Formats: sequence, C-alpha cells, structure tokens
Amino acid sequence: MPNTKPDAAPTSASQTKRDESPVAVRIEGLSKSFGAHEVLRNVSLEVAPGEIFVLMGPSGSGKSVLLKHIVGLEAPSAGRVTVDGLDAADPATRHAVHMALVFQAGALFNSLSVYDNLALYLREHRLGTETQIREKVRHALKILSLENAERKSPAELSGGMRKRVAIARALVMEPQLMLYDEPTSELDPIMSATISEIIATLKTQTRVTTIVVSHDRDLALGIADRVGILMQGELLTIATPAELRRSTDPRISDFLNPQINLSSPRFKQLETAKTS
Ligand SMILES: Nc1ncnc2c1ncn2[C@@H]1O[C@H](COP(=O)(O)OP(=O)(O)OP(=O)(O)O)[C@@H](O)[C@H]1O
Repeated sequence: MPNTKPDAAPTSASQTKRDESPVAVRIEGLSKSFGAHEVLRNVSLEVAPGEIFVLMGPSGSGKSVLLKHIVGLEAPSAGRVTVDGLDAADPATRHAVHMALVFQAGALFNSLSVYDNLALYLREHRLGTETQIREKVRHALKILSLENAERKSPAELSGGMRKRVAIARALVMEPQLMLYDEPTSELDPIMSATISEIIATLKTQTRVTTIVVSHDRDLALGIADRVGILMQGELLTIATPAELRRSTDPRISDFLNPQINLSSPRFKQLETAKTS
C-alpha cells in the first residue's frame, strides 16, 4: 500500500493539517499492455468526490491492473490517470493525496496485535502522541465493532474479522480515497452483506471517495452509486444499479445473473473457443 503522508511528518496530530476532502479520480483513454498482451484498452471513466464506484468484470478482465494504476503501482502504456487532478503515476501524488487500499488478503502483520497493526502507520509517520494514536485506533475499532479483538493477533481471527481489521487500519489513515480489492471474497453471504454495509456507512460518515473492485453482485447493486463493468480490458458500461437491473444487454444480464445450464456447459464452450 502506498504511503500517503508528507515525508516531513510533524510530531503531533494537533500540529498536523491534513486535507481530508474527498478527491476525484479521472481515467482518460487508459491502455495497458504487458509485452504483446493488451490488458486495458482505451478505458475512460470518472469517479466523483464522495462517490462509491464499483468495478466489476470477469476474472482476468483487468480490474486489478486498473486499480494499480490509480494507486500508482502501474504506469499507463497510453492515456492518463489523475487523482485530485494529479498524475497517479507520479510518486509525489501518493504523498499529496491520502489513499488507503484494502487488499484482498488483508495484508496484516500476524506478529503484531490488532491494536498495533492499526497504530503502526500512525506511529511510523508520527501522526500524534501515543494518547492521540490510542484515541484514533480505539475510535476505528469501535466503528468496526472490534473492541474485544484489540489484543489478539490477526491469525486468531476469522476471515470476516480480519477484513474488518484491514478496513479499520485503512480508516485510521483518514483517507481521501478508499480502494477495496475484493473486500467480500471468501466470506459467507451474511458477512459479505456486513462488509458492504460497513463500506457504505464509512462513505456516508466520512464522505470518502470509494472505489471497490468486486465480483459481488449484491455488494455492487446494493451500495454503488455507479458500477463499471470491464470485459476483456474494455469498459462495457457505466451504469447505476437501477439501470443495470433494467438492462436488456445479454452480456450484462448474463454476467450479473448467470444461469447454470447443464445441457450446454460454459466450460465446454471455453474449450471450443480455445481450439478454434
Ligand atoms: N505484471 C503483469 N505482467 C503481465 N501480465 C499481467 C500483469 N499483471 C496482470 N497481468 C495480466 O493482466 C490480465 C488482467 O489481470 P487482472 O489481475 O487485472 O484481472 P482481474 O480482472 O483483476 O481478475 P480477477 O477478477 O481474477 O482478480 C491477466 O491476464 C493477467 O495475467
């Protein structure tokens, strides 16, 4: 996860003047190739400050690669990505804009307690005294209903709790932009709904611009302001959940409501496509 603080970090949170206003993300004509493999093709979209934008698409369609461009971990082959008007590929942007990325696997340190996982970023960047850090960490733990887990190691927690810890850790960074990579993967339907509710609640409470990469149809249709669907590196559509529900485009309805068809199984079609 890129760090998001100026290098000359002040020693006290009271001295810290951080811009917490939500930012816009703009992607203009983005193409990305790895060798001869063109993964993203002329993708353009804009996420407004304070919006929840969910990016969906089949496996391998380029969602994670797109996310990496936003946080500056990949540079475009063509086109441009800006965050708050600043070039996302410029390392200086990560210092100017406070971004927090919640990884698929959580990326927590099992050798540290939940509390210390959350405090780590604030301590490393000297964002306050221990008392101020405790206040921020406890506040984030309370929002995510994790008060009883603070002394535990992430290894002792369930998958759902670990996701909540990863979100709490992102929250203490007071981000202007929150990015989630598959936040509900590997969770049961109830816990997936809980995480979706948390993402939507955090956005309402903090007005943070939120981009979620997800396969979770319920999450997308339940909390997104708008949904983008990537297919084979191209943006098929950007639509509100209501528009997607009404869509008569078979590619969209088949993606959102795939029917299991044992008389013509999809894996057989994949085999045919490969050999033809
Ligand atoms: N660094 C890289 N070098 C070469 N190819 C890459 C690299 N990163 C991604 N790719 C390729 O880009 C394509 C898109 O990958 P990406 O991870 O963005 O897909 P995705 O839509 O996020 O898939 P999933 O939903 O399965 O996570 C894949 O074919 C992948 O192999």
